[in-house]
Amino acid sequence: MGGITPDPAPVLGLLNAFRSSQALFAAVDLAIFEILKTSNSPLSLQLICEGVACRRGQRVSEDGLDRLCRTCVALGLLETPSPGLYSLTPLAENYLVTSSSTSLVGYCTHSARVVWPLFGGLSSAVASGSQVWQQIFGQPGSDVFARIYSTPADVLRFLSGMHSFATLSAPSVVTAFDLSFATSLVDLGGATGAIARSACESYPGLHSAVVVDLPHVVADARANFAPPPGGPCDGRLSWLAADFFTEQDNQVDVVVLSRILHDWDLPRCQQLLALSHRLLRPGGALLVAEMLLESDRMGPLPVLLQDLNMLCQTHGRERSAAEYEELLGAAGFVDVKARKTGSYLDAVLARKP
Ligand SMILES: C[S@@+](CC[C@H](N)C(=O)[O-])C[C@H]1O[C@@H](n2cnc3c(N)ncnc32)[C@H](O)[C@@H]1O
Repeated sequence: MGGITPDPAPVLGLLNAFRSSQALFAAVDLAIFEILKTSNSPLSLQLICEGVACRRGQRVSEDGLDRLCRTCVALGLLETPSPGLYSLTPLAENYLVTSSSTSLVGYCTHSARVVWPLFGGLSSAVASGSQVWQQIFGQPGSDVFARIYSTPADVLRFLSGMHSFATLSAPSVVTAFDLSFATSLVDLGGATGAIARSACESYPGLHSAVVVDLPHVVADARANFAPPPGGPCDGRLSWLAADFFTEQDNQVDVVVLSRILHDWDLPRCQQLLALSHRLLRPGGALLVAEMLLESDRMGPLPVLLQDLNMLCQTHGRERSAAEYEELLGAAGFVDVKARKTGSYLDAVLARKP
């Protein structure tokens, strides 16, 4: 632009990128998308304003909402079917309302309340090589999940976030490799059961898929995320409240670790892999679902950004296929294969000899 070389646009774009995220978070927080969804027809600014005021129990500025709604149009989240009226774009209809099966509202809310503040401490996290919960939220302690699950509302918000993201990737993850040999599966730290559910839907021969998670998570998952009765998962999908760092008794064909290894430091990962190995019958398989770094670890950008997210929040990290191969090989697994799924989570499969 203006003959300046190199063009500063990429730097200015990066500098402003957070403004777009915050516009999205504010529109979700003010329930603008929910209000338009409920009305089922385009609404004037004044009616949106009344809807927001009603939900918040206090007046809101029409000028402020006008600015935000016009910005949402420019971001492709709202459209104006006729002058002065707003409606949802297909993007918002699919991903930004809670009633959609592919809703990302929980992930938006978790990002706004937790990830965004933690990223504010990124330079400290980089300098210390460690998470910044205490610095940002004043929460001491070493277990990331004790911090994430501070209140019942926090549990539900985090689970909604995990569920929306896992649901988008689950069909690609469970079909990245042929698991039709399996009749039993355990998903360690499986939260809402998105992956286990997808496995039941993809493999009719899978008789039992057990989701292991912390007691309060299991209670919430059963209450809010269990598939409706009468569906293909009926009698096959269940939850077990347990600490996944303790020994599980029975032997299964497949153990799933989806977005678990990236949360923990190396000794904890080794412990989880040893437990998974013992949980598998000989010939069984471990399915790891994570974002994979390229072999030179220079990309892709979303995985590098997720790695920084792990740095700010956890004691874990993102890895390349070769790094998983080494980690799983050291835990006694063989035939380690990694697949880019083209979705938001990739898959690594390894066999217990
Ligand atoms: C990043 S989430 C991943 C959830 C799910 N696997 C997915 O991919 O959507 C990590 C999960 O590990 C669970 N978790 C953490 N510590 C645990 C423990 N000690 N025992 C069992 N589950 C645990 C959390 O409650 C959470 O559901």
